[in-house]
Amino acid sequence: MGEVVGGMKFEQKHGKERVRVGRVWRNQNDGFHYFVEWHVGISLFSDCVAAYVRDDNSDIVATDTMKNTVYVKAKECTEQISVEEFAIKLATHFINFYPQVTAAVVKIVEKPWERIYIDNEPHKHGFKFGSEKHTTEVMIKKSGALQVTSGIEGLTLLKTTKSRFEGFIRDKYTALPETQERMLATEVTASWSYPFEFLGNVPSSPNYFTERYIDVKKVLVETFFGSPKEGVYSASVQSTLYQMAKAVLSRFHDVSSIKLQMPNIHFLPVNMTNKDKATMVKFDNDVYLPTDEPHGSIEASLSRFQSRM
Ligand SMILES: O=c1[nH]c(=O)c2[nH]c(=O)[nH]c2[nH]1
Repeated sequence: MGEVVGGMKFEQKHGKERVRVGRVWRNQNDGFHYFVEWHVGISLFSDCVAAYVRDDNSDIVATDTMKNTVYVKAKECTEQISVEEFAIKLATHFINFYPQVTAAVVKIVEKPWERIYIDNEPHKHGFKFGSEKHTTEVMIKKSGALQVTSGIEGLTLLKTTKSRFEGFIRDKYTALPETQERMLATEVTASWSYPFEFLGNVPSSPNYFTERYIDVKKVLVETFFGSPKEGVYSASVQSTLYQMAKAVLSRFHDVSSIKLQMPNIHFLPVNMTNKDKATMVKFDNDVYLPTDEPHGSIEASLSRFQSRM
């Protein structure tokens, strides 16, 4: 998308970040309310070179206009839609409405509002803030070419055993002992892509993306932990990450690729001696010092060779 300006390569885009919108849908039949809060980021690609080099703004869609469009489109959604469908709707609008726009990228983070239960009964209009967030990124080009990804942010997982880390390089800088017993904790960020190349290929079922999000999350979590009684051994964060990515691709044929970022959140063994070198606390896989930083950073992506269906 670069252009030659003054004999040099020039690339540009503009958009609006962190546009916040909340949307309620009220079911008239059963009285249940449905609520989402979306944080939207928009980037438009268009030939706006004149604005940069000739003070000519005539090809600019104002970022304020982009922000307003989020609220107009939210209002138009009279039926509940998934965050992915909303991103597709917005990106499609920018592509179709403005001849100048050659590509639109819409990223949305859905805040984790969950229905509240009182005495196991779902509340009709009460919500509490949960933890992990559902994300999406949609790109549409003027040609109609489409890329959709869904994702998860902030899925924090911990298991208290069945994790080891051995056989790594040992040299004069190495202090970490090999271990066959440790905690494993991480905050999973995942994003996966779908094979739909054009709008017409996107499944029309209204629950398609929401169900896929729930199912992928379930497979990631189950693969991390293993069965409730037995669990599963982890040889490293790397190994567990790969198992999780592989499980998603083998389970869901409509997922073309998945990227996982899994920081290793360290829980350090606590051993303490007093000033006379007498033991106060001897670590026996029981008392830990939780830490935020530094943390290991481990990420990988796994893709099918033929990612398009
Ligand atoms: O699972 C792990 N992977 C690493 O790469 C690593 N490095 C480290 O110090 N501890 C761990 N644990």
